[in-house]
Amino acid sequence: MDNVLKLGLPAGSLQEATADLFRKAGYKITFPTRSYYPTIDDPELHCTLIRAQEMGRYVADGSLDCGLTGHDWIVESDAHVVELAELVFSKVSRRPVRWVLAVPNDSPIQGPKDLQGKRIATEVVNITRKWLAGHGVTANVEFSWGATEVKPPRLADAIVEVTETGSSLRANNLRIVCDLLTSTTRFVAHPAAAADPRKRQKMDDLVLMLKGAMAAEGKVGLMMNVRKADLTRVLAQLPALKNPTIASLADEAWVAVNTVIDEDTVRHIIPQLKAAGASGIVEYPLTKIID
Ligand SMILES: Nc1ncnc2c1ncn2[C@@H]1O[C@H](COP(=O)(O)OP(=O)(O)OP(=O)(O)O)[C@@H](O)[C@H]1O
Ligand SMILES: O=P(O)(O)OC[C@H]1O[C@H](OP(=O)(O)OP(=O)(O)O)[C@H](O)[C@@H]1O
Ligand SMILES: [Mg+2]
Repeated sequence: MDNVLKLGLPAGSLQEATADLFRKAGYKITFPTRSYYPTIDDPELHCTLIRAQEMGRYVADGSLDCGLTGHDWIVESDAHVVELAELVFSKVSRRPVRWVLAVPNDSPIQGPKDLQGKRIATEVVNITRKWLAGHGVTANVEFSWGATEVKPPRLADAIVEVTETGSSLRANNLRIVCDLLTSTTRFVAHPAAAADPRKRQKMDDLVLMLKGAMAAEGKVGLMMNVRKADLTRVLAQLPALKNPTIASLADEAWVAVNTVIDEDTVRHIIPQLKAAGASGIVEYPLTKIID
């Protein structure tokens, strides 16, 4: 058991996106029905599903060596963990989530100062209280178990709630007054585990593969053959900042060009490359990009 890394995976909103990312990173991960111990095809990893809210606590006390959770819950629980990586993914997108103060569309509340003496419902009581104190405002912050958007105006004057696409706020006729915190997913470790060379190596390798899989999303590889005489014209079609690999071919008049580009630019760039003299153009999918 000594060479096994205890890894916490977030149950709830981040679960599917996390599993998807691990699969892209090359792990076979499955979630047996009703079990909180996902199986993974790496004997050096032991996975446990833990609520994102509690991940920081169990990583901080060493029950888990490491885990993935939102920055928001690390802040809210004031967990003493070592952050090894930021992984920018949420439930449905590759964007951060925002914790916002929201009120009914017709509410007179326009800013923090208007919250004096008001009732605010939220799952992140500590973050909200600290933010109010920073604005010198005293309000009644009430813990909410979820479905928080239903509370204004009858059960609360305002809420502090997480939003990704904005559809939950819109569906409940709420408008954003201001932002309190932006949050992304983090890979966090117990301080002693992060300082243990063998565990640290395992975690660093895991992070490398997760990041490599994310970096490859939306990218494709392009290779082509180009007559040396056409090389400048062809390279001018490729996006700046990209450094294509140029390799010599048996026929000295020609070179092979290999590069990585955004998938959504391919349909514009390939015709331009062809017009500039490239031939034998091959587009291929990428699964990892490691810098
Ligand atoms: N669209 C999203 N909605 C809510 N949380 C999200 C979303 N995208 C990412 N997250 C992150 O997921 C974590 C919250 O997940 P968690 O499972 O603990 O709560 P939950 O999904 O609200 O659970 P429940 O379904 O029981 O309400 C937070 O770190 C949050 O930032
Ligand atoms: O901006 P959106 O894309 O709509 O996402 C944000 C919503 O998703 C989460 O709800 P969840 O499913 O966790 O329900 P809950 O409110 O009961 O926690 C969160 O609490 C918001 O309600
Ligand atoms: Mg929720």
